[in-house]
Amino acid sequence: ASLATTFLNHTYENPFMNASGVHCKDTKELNELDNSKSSTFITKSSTSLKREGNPEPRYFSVPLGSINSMGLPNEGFNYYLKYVIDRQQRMPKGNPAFFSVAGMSVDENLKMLKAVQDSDFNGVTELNLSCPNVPGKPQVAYDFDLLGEILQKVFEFFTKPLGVKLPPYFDFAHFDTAASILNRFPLVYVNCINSIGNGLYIDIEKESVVIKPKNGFGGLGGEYIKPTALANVRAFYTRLNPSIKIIGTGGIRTGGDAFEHLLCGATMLQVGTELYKEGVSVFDRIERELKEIMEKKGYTSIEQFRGKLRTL
Ligand SMILES: C=Cc1c(C(=O)O)[nH]c(=O)[nH]c1=O
Repeated sequence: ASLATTFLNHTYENPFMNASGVHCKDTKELNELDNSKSSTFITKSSTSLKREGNPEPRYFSVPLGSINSMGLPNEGFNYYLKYVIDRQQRMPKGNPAFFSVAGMSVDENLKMLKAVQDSDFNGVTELNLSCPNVPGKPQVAYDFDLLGEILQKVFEFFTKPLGVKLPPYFDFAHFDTAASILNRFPLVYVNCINSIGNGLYIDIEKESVVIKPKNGFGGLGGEYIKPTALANVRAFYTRLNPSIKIIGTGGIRTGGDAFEHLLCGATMLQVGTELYKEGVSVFDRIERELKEIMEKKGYTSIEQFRGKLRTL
């Protein structure tokens, strides 16, 4: 069985990569990803300037997943742009990398995207519209007027491949409205989903929360969020123009979880919480497990079942 995945006219050896924010903050982590069985990588969402982020503890692994309120700690836009351009020069034949931006304002996003547009970067850019952990900053993707406004302004000048990272939606009216806005723009993908915002995890022994920021409220990842992630992948797969692909993120811990995301219509698959727990060897394991499932079912390629989720 082949896991070969063609995305934006490039064929990756498999659909797997990291989720932005996990194992992608600095050169060491990015190099390790690039040398792993991950087919490519995405950088930590950047702001114009370096940010320390929220006070620690701000990420906590729990039995069924993770909770985080990192607060967008990152080395700053120029650090990541330098990394991906240096890599292009080092490895001209390397798989195209993904670059994530998460400005604190429309203007900051436009400024970073203009810099990407004017740079030699030849990979894919992800506009993160769903960071749930910057106090006082409501998520752009939950403000439909703002969502349309920012994409309108971006596509006045941005001509390189652009995807957006979306938060989970929980209502068919929201799927419909979000999709009708997104379909107006030449996006190359939507990435569903970011963490489920503002959950609360309690340590019963200590009778306490487990992360410091926001009195313990944080974005949920891992097994907790797979059903919501699958629903969002499927909802947008069935609503968006076929030219807008879906990246599936959320609750991918095994080859079976990956299979389910592909069945819902995902093209690339991102791993966050499980990558944080296991390290980059998670990609070897999940790839092997997905191949085993495909072989047991008699599939030789992903195209044979992508998007073919049955209903009753
Ligand atoms: C970019 C900020 C994000 C963060 C963060 O830096 O707090 N955590 C998430 O789960 N998702 C995000 O999009």
